[in-house]
Amino acid sequence: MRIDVVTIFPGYLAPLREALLGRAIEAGLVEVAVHDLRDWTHDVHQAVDDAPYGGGPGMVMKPQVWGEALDAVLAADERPARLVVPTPAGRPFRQSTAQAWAGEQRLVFACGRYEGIDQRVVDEAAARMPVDEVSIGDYVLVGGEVAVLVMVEAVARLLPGVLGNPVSAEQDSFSDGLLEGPAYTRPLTWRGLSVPEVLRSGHHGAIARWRRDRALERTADRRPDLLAALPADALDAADRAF
Ligand SMILES: Nc1cc(-c2ccc3cc[nH]c3c2)n[nH]1
Repeated sequence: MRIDVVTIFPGYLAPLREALLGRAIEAGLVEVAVHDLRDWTHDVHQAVDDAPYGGGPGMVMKPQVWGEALDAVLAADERPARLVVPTPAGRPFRQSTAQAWAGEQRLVFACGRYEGIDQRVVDEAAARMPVDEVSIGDYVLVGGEVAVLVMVEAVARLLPGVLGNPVSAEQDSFSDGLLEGPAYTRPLTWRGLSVPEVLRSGHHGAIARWRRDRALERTADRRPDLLAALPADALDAADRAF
């Protein structure tokens, strides 16, 4: 997969080169290119924004600059791409979104700032490629860069070879519709708190049952909406007894 990010703050995307994802890039498991939107300005001030039609606070990002930038970035590789535009007004980005995007050959992320990007940029792009306007949560950031860091990490970890232990991608929170339960490691007792007995019993069936019960308990407590959204056959009799 190739990932391109267009932003006026390229430095914000530096964390993509760190740790697990950085190693995946070095290993060639994923390609990441970050582009400075101002490279496609032609005026001395490198203007990327202008006042909004209809008035109102703040500024809107200019369509001409974005159009030239996306044309150039898309032309740099022949692989078909999906354009992703983070926005508080977007459809929710979920684990299922990350799983769907993990199958793409190419993702191009457009990071807005100010009050966002002129809508015609999205509308014009949507005539020639798939475009997703997505939100990573119901809170307002100052720009799209942090949202892109979140989404790139969520997608890249699903790519073959990126995670040392690929099974964990399937046992993620949300992959079975439930939150993950609590996890423990050594020491057996820490500050007077001990690890639940069942986890040291060696009885794999009892351990699996305990973990499922803790996941159900946590999901019911913290995210009853996820429980309500589970398909009818997702809970077996033992789950229901819990
Ligand atoms: N989920 C979420 C996305 C954003 C976001 C995304 C892009 C821009 C551009 C200017 N402000 C922005 C905020 N906030 N919260």
